[in-house]
Amino acid sequence: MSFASLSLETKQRALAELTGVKRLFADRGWFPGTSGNLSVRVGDFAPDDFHFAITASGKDKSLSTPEDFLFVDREGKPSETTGLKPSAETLIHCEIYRQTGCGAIFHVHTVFNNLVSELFWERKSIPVDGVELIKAFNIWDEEAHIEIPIVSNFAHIPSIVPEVTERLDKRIPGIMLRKHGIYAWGVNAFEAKRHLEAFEFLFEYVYRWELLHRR
Ligand SMILES: CSC[C@@H](O)[C@@H](O)C(=O)COP(=O)(O)O
Ligand SMILES: [Zn+2]
Repeated sequence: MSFASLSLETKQRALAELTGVKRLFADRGWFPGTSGNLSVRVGDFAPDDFHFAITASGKDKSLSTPEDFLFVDREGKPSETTGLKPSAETLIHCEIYRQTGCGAIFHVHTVFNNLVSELFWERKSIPVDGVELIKAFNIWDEEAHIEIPIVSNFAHIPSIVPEVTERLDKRIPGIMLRKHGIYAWGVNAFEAKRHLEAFEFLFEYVYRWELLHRR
């Protein structure tokens, strides 16, 4: 599937979805200090050939400009000539698409996701027990127990990728970078948003639960 063979409508739909999600998350304060990045895949998925729209690096994500997004290929290289730089964390998106075949990936830094990533760093995963919102991940077991994987946060992004490969759990649509933030994904933007919102609810719940019960 070449990028040129994708219809203009397909590309514009992806950009419109990203624009809407970016505005909504910005209004929630989910992009402090230019942090965070968002992507939506375009066209069919093949593990060795796909393209996605992603936020340009270092932008103020509370603003809307014609230079907010660009398209990249499965290696994170721009799909067409552009002066824009893709997110510094594009390789993590590439790996998640490759591993899961998902349709959208959203990454945010919040105080609660940073706190729980450090609280449970030695365990290498964040445990959540029997909270109703686990169902947002399509896990319907009574009193379900889940563990959200945490991986190292290296300044050199390619060094993070092998840990993502190793720790990604197909049942859990998210992975945490230590003292950095959560990556959440879904089959499309609607599902990725639902998953991200559920993760953030659960992180706040876990943090407050620990605060009440730890001595
Ligand atoms: C400015 S702090 C955040 C960055 O270091 C990074 O973690 C991030 O999420 C945003 O990077 P970006 O290159 O804009 O996608
Ligand atoms: Zn980040």
